Amino acid sequence: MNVVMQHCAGRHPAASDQSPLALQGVSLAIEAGEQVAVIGPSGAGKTTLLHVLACALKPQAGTVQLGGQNPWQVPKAQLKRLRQSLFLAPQVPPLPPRQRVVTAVLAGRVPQMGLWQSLRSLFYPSDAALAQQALSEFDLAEKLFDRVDRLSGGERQRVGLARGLVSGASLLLVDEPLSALDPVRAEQAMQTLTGFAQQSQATLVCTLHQVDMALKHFPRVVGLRDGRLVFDLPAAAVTPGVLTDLYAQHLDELTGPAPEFVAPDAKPAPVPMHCR
Ligand SMILES: Nc1ncnc2c1ncn2[C@@H]1O[C@H](COP(=O)(O)OP(=O)(O)OP(=O)(O)O)[C@@H](O)[C@H]1O
Repeated sequence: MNVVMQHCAGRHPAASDQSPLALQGVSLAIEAGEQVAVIGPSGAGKTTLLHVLACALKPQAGTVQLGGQNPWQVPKAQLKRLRQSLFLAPQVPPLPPRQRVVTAVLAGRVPQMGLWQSLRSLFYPSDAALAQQALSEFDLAEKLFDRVDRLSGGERQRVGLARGLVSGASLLLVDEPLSALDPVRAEQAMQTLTGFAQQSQATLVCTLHQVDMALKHFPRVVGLRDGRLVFDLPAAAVTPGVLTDLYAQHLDELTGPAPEFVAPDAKPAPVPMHCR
């Protein structure tokens, strides 16, 4: 699915109407099947950008087109169909505590199911083999029937990513997928996500704090700061000077360790979610 944003402005999904805009005049065109990393300092607007692309947040100004359709101008039924072809993996996946991993992974397919089938799948997971296959890509196959509240933060994050592999989506939007992963798991997760997107010809947009991973795994890198697009370059053209400009006043983020993972029990403010 291709993506066109034109002069988009928007607030963070949890922000009040009086808050400053988190995105300001962002224009971006992404071809179907492209893989793009979005980098930038904390608060740059990366998450807000993904929510606009996920049709979870209506832009305050400007337009967004997904697969040639403006999600905010089509009839509700068409918007629902459009959302069925999107997958948003938040940094902290919304996993109900007592749920089994198998059910949590297969929830990635729920938007494609009818009401009865999706309710039934909560109690009788219908395709455990598919979930196991997706989990095995993240070294988690043995956790298939564990409860999600007995997993570590990094394991929960990988369960959230495994959902994307069963989603059948043609636009994968992934928010800081490596924030709770050790370097080996992070490398594995990046290879799996980019390999899967390529194989399924899905478009992949991924926000990252790990600049080295963005440059290594993505052919195209977009830099955001203070809600504005600072650059949109092939990875090979992202020089140390370009990065220093992007992270001006935030150089610790470029040189220091990745920001700390926010534990799910820290209970961030609820954000309305319209997709997985
Ligand atoms: N929960 C919130 N309530 C109100 N405003 C918020 C909230 N979270 C973020 N914002 C505002 O939205 C702006 C953009 O935040 P966003 O999360 O999109 O940036 P980000 O680049 O993803 O940051 P990070 O890398 O720290 O996750 C922030 O600068 C902040 O002003």
